[in-house]
Amino acid sequence: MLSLDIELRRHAFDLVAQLELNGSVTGLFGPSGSGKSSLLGIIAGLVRPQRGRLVLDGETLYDGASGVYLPPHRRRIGLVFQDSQLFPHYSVKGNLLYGFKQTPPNQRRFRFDDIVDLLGLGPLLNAHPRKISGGEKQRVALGRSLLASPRLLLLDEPLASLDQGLKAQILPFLQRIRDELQLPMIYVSHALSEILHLTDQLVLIKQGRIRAAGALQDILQNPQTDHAAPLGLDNTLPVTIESHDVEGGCTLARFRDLRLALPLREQLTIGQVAYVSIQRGEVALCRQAVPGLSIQNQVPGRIIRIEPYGESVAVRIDAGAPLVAEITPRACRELDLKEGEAVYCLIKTRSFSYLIEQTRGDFKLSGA
Ligand SMILES: Nc1ncnc2c1ncn2[C@@H]1O[C@H](COP(=O)(O)OP(=O)(O)OP(=O)(O)O)[C@@H](O)[C@H]1O
Repeated sequence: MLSLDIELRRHAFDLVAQLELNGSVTGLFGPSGSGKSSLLGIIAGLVRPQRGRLVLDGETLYDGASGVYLPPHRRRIGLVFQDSQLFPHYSVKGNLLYGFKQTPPNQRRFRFDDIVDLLGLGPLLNAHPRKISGGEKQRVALGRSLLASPRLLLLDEPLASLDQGLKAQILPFLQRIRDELQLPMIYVSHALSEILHLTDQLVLIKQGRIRAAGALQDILQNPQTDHAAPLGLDNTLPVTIESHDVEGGCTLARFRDLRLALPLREQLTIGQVAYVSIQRGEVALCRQAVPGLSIQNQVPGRIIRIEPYGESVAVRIDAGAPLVAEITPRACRELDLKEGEAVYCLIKTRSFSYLIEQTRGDFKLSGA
């Protein structure tokens, strides 16, 4: 259990955060510059806040009032960055042994061979870091961190420097760490689809403030707050799968009062929650339902707000779920759209993408 209540002040940025995290995987999600790395740095002991308190598993790591400040090497917190930061003059084995040897035997949580097996590092042990791929380097970095026996693992965009193919190769290893080692992790990314492969427990951060914490589904469904828009989660919906129309080539799902036809995914079980998203520009607006149209989703709603959005106009609609359509000012003028008016949202089945997809063990990441 991590309990944090801190204040960090910098010249043009301040971070004020209160958090209670239990011992599972938490995704820390937010736009660039929102303070994600700073928060991890504070937890790891690399960044010292001006005020506050940080307690991990009952041990006080930092307490501004009483002057307690445990240095990073005594916190037993692992940190893996975007670039693996391996020691170039050590072999893979040398890198792995580095943290292992520094940990007293009675504090070691994992056996060397078990971590090598878990991360598939056996064939690489004698290789040098400059001779292995980016994905392999990240696996070694993970192994080195794990072998130092952390009680919490912080992952700061560990896949950001990898291409889609390599990301997909690493994700199953992260899932194995989650499932087999049961090590609490905080996973930072600004790619929600990546986080969702590991957890739906999120902390949303923006401009140095925690905006929401909890299950993504609860965050998106909370009608009292609109966290989706400021965090770029517009049109991200946690839908419940209702049926598969195999002949019709679509999966039918529901979110609150909204019923949707989505691309067919027979592997999704009925009743399961899946996250889907639609780009704003893929939502067309119409005054009436249109008969004889191939577009499967014609969703009635009411316009909540019309606002400028770059060269376009963003129209926010309550359609049983919050939806945003991006249309041209000309279309807005010609339809004579006004706040409070009824409108239909037309969305093609194929315009929906699933935020994570898992097919036959291959992982695909959507762009969200
Ligand atoms: N060492 C530093 N000294 C002063 N300001 C810093 C320092 N490191 C980061 N900042 C500033 O603090 C703010 C938060 O940065 P931080 O790196 O924590 O954000 P982030 O959410 O991790 O961003 P990204 O996703 O781009 O990595 C930014 O405005 C950044 O410019």
